[in-house]
Amino acid sequence: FEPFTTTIAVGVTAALGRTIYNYFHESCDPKWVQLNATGLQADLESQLFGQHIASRIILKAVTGFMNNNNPKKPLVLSLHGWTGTGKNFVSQLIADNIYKKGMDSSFVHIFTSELHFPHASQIETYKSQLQHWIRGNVTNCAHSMFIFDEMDKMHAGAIDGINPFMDYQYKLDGVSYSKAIFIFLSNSGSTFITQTTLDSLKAGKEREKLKLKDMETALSLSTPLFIYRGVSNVVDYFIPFLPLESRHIVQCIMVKMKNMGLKPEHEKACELADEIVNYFPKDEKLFSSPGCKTIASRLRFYM
Ligand SMILES: Nc1ncnc2c1ncn2[C@@H]1O[C@H](COP(=O)(O)OP(=O)(O)OP(=O)(O)O)[C@@H](O)[C@H]1O
Repeated sequence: FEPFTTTIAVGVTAALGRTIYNYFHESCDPKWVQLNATGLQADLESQLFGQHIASRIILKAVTGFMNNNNPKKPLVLSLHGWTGTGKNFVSQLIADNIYKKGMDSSFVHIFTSELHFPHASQIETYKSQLQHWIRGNVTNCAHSMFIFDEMDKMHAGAIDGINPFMDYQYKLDGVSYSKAIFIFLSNSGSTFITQTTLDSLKAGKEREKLKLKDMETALSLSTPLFIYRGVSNVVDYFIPFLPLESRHIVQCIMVKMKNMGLKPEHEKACELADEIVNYFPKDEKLFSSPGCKTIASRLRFYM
């Protein structure tokens, strides 16, 4: 080949290689990171059971935030509620509708207090690692998402590591964090949420009539560490996850039956909801103790 043809051939091959690489390799551009608001709404409506408050607020918060090209601060959501009520699940629905690779995206990061920050004596190390990690990831992709599970078991020092990133600021050491999303998950406040739901049902009020304002203030006060470390001030929404009733467990069972390749039968699901799940409080027996968690493994045992 003459030099001119060779140069063109090499150039074309390199460009093609780059295109193929970009096509398969996740990057921070809108092809990989973009909110599908209709998808999020549809998923929340069809897959998340019994959480009308969370569903509405999350859709509003995430859509408003992602549609704003110039947010003044990161989106900070604090999800509270009894075990198995959908806090992790909803985080997954959010990730699925922002990142093409969902929870497998390299821009979604999950921390679990007892797993990632187990030793109180190492808090200073965790704090500095966490800060480096967040800074590195946000530099890499502004729309990074950080999920902190078991927030109620988090050490104060680790919280101090994240706190500066969540406030209103133009830039911190040259990096802007205002497009990042922070989601905290915790069981704190669940006693209050349960009691409020119970009182309301006993008073003959429909569950769906419960509003965020019935619980928000109490939730903002439910994590003493948040108050002490000033985190409450940077949380945009405290979101209650209501305890699930047997009709929601029936819905979860139907989904799991389908996932297991079985024909979802409503009557059978109702029987199982009675048989495989315990309900509380002791007298009323209204709410599922495990929520919808462990339903799949219990079903496997019973079917
Ligand atoms: N409200 C719900 N609607 C539909 N499915 C649900 C709901 N809540 C829980 N599930 C199902 O149960 C599984 C476990 O729930 P999830 O992990 O979201 O609970 P959690 O609230 O995060 O609990 P924990 O506080 O113990 O971490 C989910 O993956 C989902 O399949």
